[in-house]
Amino acid sequence: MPIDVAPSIIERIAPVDACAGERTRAYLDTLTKPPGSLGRLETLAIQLSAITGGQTPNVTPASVLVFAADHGVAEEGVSAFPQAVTAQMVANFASGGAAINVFARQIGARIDVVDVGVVAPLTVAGVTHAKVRPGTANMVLENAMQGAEAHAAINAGVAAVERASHAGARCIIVGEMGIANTTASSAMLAVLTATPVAQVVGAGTGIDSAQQAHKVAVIERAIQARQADPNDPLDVLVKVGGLEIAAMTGAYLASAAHRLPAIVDGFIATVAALVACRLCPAVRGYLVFGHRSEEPGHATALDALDAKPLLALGMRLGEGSGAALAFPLLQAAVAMLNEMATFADAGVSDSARQ
Ligand SMILES: Cc1cc2ncn([C@H]3O[C@H](COP(=O)(O)O)[C@@H](O)[C@H]3O)c2cc1C
Ligand SMILES: O=C(O)c1cccnc1
Repeated sequence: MPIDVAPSIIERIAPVDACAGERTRAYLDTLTKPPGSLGRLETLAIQLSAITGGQTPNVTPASVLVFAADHGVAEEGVSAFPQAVTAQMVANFASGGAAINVFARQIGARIDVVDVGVVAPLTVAGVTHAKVRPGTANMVLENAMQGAEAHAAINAGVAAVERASHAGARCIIVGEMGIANTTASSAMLAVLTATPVAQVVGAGTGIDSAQQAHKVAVIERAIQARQADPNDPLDVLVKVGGLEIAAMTGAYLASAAHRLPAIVDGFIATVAALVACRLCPAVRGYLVFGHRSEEPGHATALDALDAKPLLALGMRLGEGSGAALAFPLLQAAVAMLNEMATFADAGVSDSARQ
């Protein structure tokens, strides 16, 4: 399904600056520590230099973007919670009481909560209105959305990054809220990676094993009925995806276009990131993976992107929570690079280099 999605944003994405990364790799070995001894922090510093194209990258402040939308497939009984919780949680984000609000405050990040497709009309202050349609259609019965709607949702994600960048953000954290979105993400991932549905489906908000078997059957029926083209990520998004997942895809594309590191959260976020990387492989260099979710499909999605998350805290929430918790590690990588003394400056003998 050829859809003219955000062509201008994809044209603006350049690969990360590998030469800047290599210069940082060499510089790290001049700092007062055994070579390589700061492990993943060193790899992060190299990646952040390659992203920003300079040897003194800065990631502060971060900006958190939470995209919210509903899913028609919720009517199949695939979540432990009712659809109304999506809108209720959006109100909670707006008043500052959700987990992501707490973690965003801890890292000094602003939050932009964007309604791209919540069923209920939302009139609360503190929510950006970009509603494409009130929820997707039930993917078992019809395509989740139209091509033009996927385009509009992707562009809502692009616009949110552009607002954040304009406001001075140096790092983007992308989260989501949408009851039944582990169902949409599982369907997308099964199609995109040709993985059996039962292997990627998990408990989501906490369904039991009988309900999980039902969730697998619902997704298998949807995949069979929709026949999305696994080589066309937009077709997958349109047929079995979600509006907030499309917006997240747009946010990763725009982060790369603006040369901003984006921290990927859990399962749903990683599926959206996979779509962005399939649309434009150069996006991959701009992504840092925050944490490993307990949702079983996350391992499949991470493998598809050859990604190793920074944290593994047994979390399975979404909202951008695991990505926000990883942000201080990016700050530590940058501080290490920018503030540590070299062997020469500190007068420390560099015997390994004699
Ligand atoms: C109170 C509450 C807060 C949440 N915050 C994130 N999610 C997470 O759970 C949902 C996905 O799980 P499923 O596919 O099983 O519905 C998404 O909204 C996700 O962000 C929440 C879920 C609930 C109930
Ligand atoms: O990993 C996630 O993003 C996730 C897992 C379960 C429920 N909601 C989100």
